[in-house]
Amino acid sequence: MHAPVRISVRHLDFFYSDFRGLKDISLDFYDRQVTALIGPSGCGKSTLLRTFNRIYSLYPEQRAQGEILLDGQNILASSVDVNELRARVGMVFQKPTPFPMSIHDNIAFGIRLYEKLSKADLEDRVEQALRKAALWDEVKDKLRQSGMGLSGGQQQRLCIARTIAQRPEVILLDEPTSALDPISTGKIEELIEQLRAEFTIVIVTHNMQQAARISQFTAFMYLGELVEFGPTSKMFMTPNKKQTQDYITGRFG
Ligand SMILES: Nc1ncnc2c1ncn2[C@@H]1O[C@H](COP(=O)(O)OP(=O)(O)OP(=O)(O)O)[C@@H](O)[C@H]1O
Repeated sequence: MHAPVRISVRHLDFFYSDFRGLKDISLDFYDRQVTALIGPSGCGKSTLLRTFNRIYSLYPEQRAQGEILLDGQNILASSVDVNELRARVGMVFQKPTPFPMSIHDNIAFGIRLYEKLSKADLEDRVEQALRKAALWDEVKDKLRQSGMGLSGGQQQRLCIARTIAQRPEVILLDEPTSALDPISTGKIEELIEQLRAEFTIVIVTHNMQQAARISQFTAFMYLGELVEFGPTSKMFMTPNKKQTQDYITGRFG
């Protein structure tokens, strides 16, 4: 039995001017599950991820066509408020991107944009977000220091805390550990496993072991197309397509 569907992608095409970066993608993402997007460089993983919060719409030559239903609502519709959408669908990038402000304000900034909380509630929300991102114990005594002074791994957990603080439904992670050492990577992987209790997670990764360790579902893409999608254990043990098998075993191109 699958969890309920949170995001349903239907016949999605994506264009960079005339170049078709995604070709007729249809795929479901399940509630409170981690789905890994894998495939060789340039296959469209990041392009697909970037459609879920419409971040591409910052670039006028980029456009998506088809449907992406989030809880049944088509988020590609022009009536959708993209700021609201980006609060519901948070994103963490490959390189940690803390704001040049204190650890505390990195979290509080986004909350203040959307909500008017009392000081006590705001402080509580900041603490909860840092706890959920497994960072609180390391920073609780230096909340007023700059977020830029943290290690790379801590900065990435700060960015995850910043995302969580907005109370999104979905968290998008674009190669979140590729700039980190193995210990920081392990911490982020543990954290992703914990966050799954509360959030639907989509992660782009080049690391096959990582996909196998942390995801429940895997989508394998190639040249802008979805080749195969299924439970991660099945995709890694007995994939249906030879292309998937070759990629997973490192024999691909
Ligand atoms: N800004 C852009 N303008 C034009 N083409 C782009 C742009 N960004 C990506 N593309 C093209 O779209 C295709 C998919 O790129 P995308 O970044 O989604 O791949 P990816 O699978 O995430 O790759 P990687 O693993 O290397 O990050 C590629 O052919 C890429 O060259």
